[in-house]
Amino acid sequence: MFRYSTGVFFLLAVLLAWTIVKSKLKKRRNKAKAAALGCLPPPELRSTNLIGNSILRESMKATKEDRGPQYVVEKMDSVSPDCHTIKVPIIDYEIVVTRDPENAKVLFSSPDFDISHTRQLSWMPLLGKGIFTSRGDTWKHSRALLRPQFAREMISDPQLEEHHLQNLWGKLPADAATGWTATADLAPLFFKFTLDTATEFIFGTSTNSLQQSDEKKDLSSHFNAAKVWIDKRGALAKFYWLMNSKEFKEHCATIHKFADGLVADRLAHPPEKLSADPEKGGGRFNLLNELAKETQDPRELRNETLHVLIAGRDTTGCLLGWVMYFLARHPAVFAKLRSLILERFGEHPADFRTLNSQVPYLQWIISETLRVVTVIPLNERIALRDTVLPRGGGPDGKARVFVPEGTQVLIPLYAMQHRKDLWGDDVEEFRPERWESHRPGWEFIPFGAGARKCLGQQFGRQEVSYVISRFCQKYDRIENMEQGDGRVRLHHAIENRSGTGVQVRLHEAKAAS
Ligand code: HEM
Repeated sequence: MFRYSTGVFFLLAVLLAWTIVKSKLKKRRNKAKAAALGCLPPPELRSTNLIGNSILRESMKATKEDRGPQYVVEKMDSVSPDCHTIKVPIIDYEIVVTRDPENAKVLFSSPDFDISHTRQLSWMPLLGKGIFTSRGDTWKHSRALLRPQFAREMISDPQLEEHHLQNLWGKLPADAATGWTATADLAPLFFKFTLDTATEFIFGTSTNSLQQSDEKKDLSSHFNAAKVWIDKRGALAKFYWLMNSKEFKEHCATIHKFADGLVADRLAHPPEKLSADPEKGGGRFNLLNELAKETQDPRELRNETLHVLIAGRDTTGCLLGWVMYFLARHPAVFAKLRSLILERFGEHPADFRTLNSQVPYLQWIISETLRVVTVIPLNERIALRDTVLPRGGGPDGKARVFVPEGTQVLIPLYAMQHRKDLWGDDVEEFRPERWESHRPGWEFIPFGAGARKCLGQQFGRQEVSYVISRFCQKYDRIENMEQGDGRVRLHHAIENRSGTGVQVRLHEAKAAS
């Protein structure tokens, strides 16, 4: 017994010594390579505790308190408001955080960077292999499969939007005498709305969650819960595997069952044999039909459709909620937008495809919303090989920064979009008019950039524009009904949603006031 435990102790001691030596050698090698490449290190944000995880813990606490993106700004500003790139050692690894558009350009354009394993492995149990979780040739295959579908005009379907919008409005009855709805939280309604439109667009069959009364059986509740787990896995980075509960697996299984059923049905009824009658869904575009013409692999069909569902549903629902959140707090902006919509279209639904170009003010509002709250507040990449970032090193931050292979680089979009030097002194203000003259470059990439740029950008913007224009036609006033301190709470669930929801009451335009 004594000999066995001594042996184990000896082995552990050797392992520890080897790890320390290896890490020291790696550091020395990296230092030499950095110097040879003319790089200087960026400022370092060190943990204050022995394990070296205090920054990670602080950031998780801030996320829990709905102020994760603001925490990143505070931390970088604490080094210096002019410091835009930092190194953060965490336990036994280091990450780089940069809010510098010049660095973002390289991170999203250079073949030296791609998405990290952390992202791949955090998402894998829910999504499997597909466009969002793959790199290299596997990703290229997914992108080639999906991309042509987004180039089609027919994916924008006003009839589909209108149908589900009527269901949403059915949840907001107005008082016949006053024309006011009761106070309602629009956020969950928008998430259901986008689930219903997205499932119809993707699978040809809608979940119709706006018409269901049992919240627990609702697919959206499984999505929401699964994403909370994924978010926690992502935050733990290389320790993602610690978050793998039975509950998480059950949510994933329910979602898979939903998609598998639709895929099996589609494979049993190939697209050519479907009815051409749009009433039966046969003549309408749906993604699954199109993909099933390219592949009959049920797993691939399930994965790619779920990837698009995840990528498009919550982001668009979230953006819709935030636009209404700001319109309710800025009555003059709402009044201006409403008059422009009525002037252009009267009470008729706008043409989906031209709405964006016909009412630029609506686009400014959407861009300003994306800037102020950043639907996706944080993006990331990993160095596939030893490489450099163009800026952030040295005392003035102008030197190149050496990024060793395997280093994860975080790009906090919120922090980049809240830099006074890039956006002006009124950076914290919601002011759509700034977009009249602001021509965005790499400091504004809410849909990502480079090879992996969002496939649904146009689609998402169109859907949001259409719904907001229809709200402007139906209602002449939106009142903010939120109680409390009025702080913008950025609730992180991969995307940023309002932590207090979107509490409003609406006044129907046709009613007497
Ligand atoms: C308003 C809403 C949206 C926002 C803010 C948004 C944002 C983003 C961002 C930031 C990325 C890049 C991720 C990265 O760099 O790693 C991305 C990728 C993607 N988005 Fe969106 N998105 C939105 C709507 C949509 C919609 C409506 C769809 C589809 C219906 C969609 C489909 C995708 C897909 C498939 C990718 C993966 C591209 C790839 O990795 O090659 N997105 N989106």
